[in-house]
Amino acid sequence: MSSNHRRFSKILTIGTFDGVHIGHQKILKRIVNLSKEKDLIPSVLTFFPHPRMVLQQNHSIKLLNTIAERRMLLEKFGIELICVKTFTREFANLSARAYIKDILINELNTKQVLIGYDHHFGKNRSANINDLKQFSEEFDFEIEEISAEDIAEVTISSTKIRNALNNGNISLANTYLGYNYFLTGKVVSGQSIGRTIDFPTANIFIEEDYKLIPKDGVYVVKSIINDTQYYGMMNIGSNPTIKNKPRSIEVHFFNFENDIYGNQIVIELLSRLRDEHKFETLEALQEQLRLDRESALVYIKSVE
Ligand SMILES: Cc1cc2nc3c(=O)[nH]c(=O)nc-3n(C[C@H](O)[C@H](O)[C@H](O)COP(=O)(O)O)c2cc1C
Ligand SMILES: Nc1ncnc2c1ncn2[C@@H]1O[C@H](COP(=O)(O)OP(=O)(O)O)[C@@H](O)[C@H]1O
Repeated sequence: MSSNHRRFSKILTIGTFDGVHIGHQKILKRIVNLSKEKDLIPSVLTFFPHPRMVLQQNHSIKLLNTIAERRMLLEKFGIELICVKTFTREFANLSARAYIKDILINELNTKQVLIGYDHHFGKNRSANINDLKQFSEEFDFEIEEISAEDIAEVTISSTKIRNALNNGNISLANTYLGYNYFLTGKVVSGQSIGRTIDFPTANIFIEEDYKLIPKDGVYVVKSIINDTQYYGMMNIGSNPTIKNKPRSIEVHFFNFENDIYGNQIVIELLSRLRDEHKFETLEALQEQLRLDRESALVYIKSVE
C-alpha cells in the first residue's frame, strides 16, 4: 500500500466478501452512502488466501471468486480502496491491539468501521465488537454495527450459492449473486477434435485451483470477446465419449469463427441444459450438440 493512501480518511468494512452477493452488496451500498455524507473513502479490508487455506491442512475450500474477481466486483459496487492483506500464520497471531493500531489506524487512517456484532478478530479470533468499541475511543474512530438480519442474509447466501452451483442450479445462484456467475480463464489448445465435428471449442484454463467450478454438464453462456458479446454453449466435464481426454471446460460460441488462443476471457453462466453423457460414437455426440444449440438458442431468444 502506498503511503499516499494514509492522507485520506476511510470508512471501512472488513471481511472475506466471497461472491460479493446481494447480502454483501447491501453492506457495500451502506458504506458508499455513508462515505458521501462524511467525505470518507469507501474501503474494504479483506484477506487472501482464505484463513482456512492457511490454517487447515488438506483444506478443500472452493471460493466463488478469485482474488482478482473479488477486487473487480468490489470496485464495481463503488469501493474505492481495497486493501488485501496476505493472510499468514503470523498475521493470524497479531494481537487485537496491534491489528487495530498498525492496520486500521496507521496504515489506513480509518475514521469509521462498519462491522457485524459477531465479528471476531486478532489472535485466536479472541477480540469482538466490544473490544473494538474500547479501542475506538483510544484511537478516535466510530463504529457502526451491521444488523443481525443483514448478517444472517450474508451467511445464508454464501452457503446457498456454493450449494446451488455444486448442484448445477445456476439460476438460483445467479439470483443470490445479483449478477451472473462467471469464470475467468485463458483459451488454450485442446485435442483439435472440435473442428472436425463442426463444433470448435475454446478450451478454458483456470489458473486458480480454489475457484469453484459448477457441477459437470452443459450450460448456456455469454462472453465479451474483443468488445463484442457472443452467446455460446459450454461443457464442464471429463468428455467420456472421447478416450483419454483430461477434464475440461470448453465453450462453443455461436456465430463466431476467430482464433482466440491465448485470450483471457470471462464466461458468464446463464442456464444449465443437461448432464454430460457418454455417447457410442462421435456422430451421436455431434447430433446431441446440434440439439443443444437449438435449446440454447430458444433460451437466448427468451431472455433477449
Ligand atoms: C456444448 C457441449 C456439450 C458437450 N457434451 C458432451 C457430452 O455430453 N459428452 C462428451 O463426452 N463430451 C461432450 N462435449 C465435449 C466434446 O467431446 C468436445 O468438445 C470435443 O471432444 C472436442 O474437444 P477438443 O476441444 O479437445 O477438440 C461437449 C462439448 C460442448 C461444447
Ligand atoms: N465458434 C467458435 N467457438 C469457439 N472457438 C472457436 C470458434 N471458432 C473458432 N474457434 C477457435 O478454434 C479453437 C478451437 O478449435 P478446436 O478444433 O476445438 O481445437 P482445440 O480443442 O484443439 O483448441 C478455439 O480455441 C478458437 O481459437
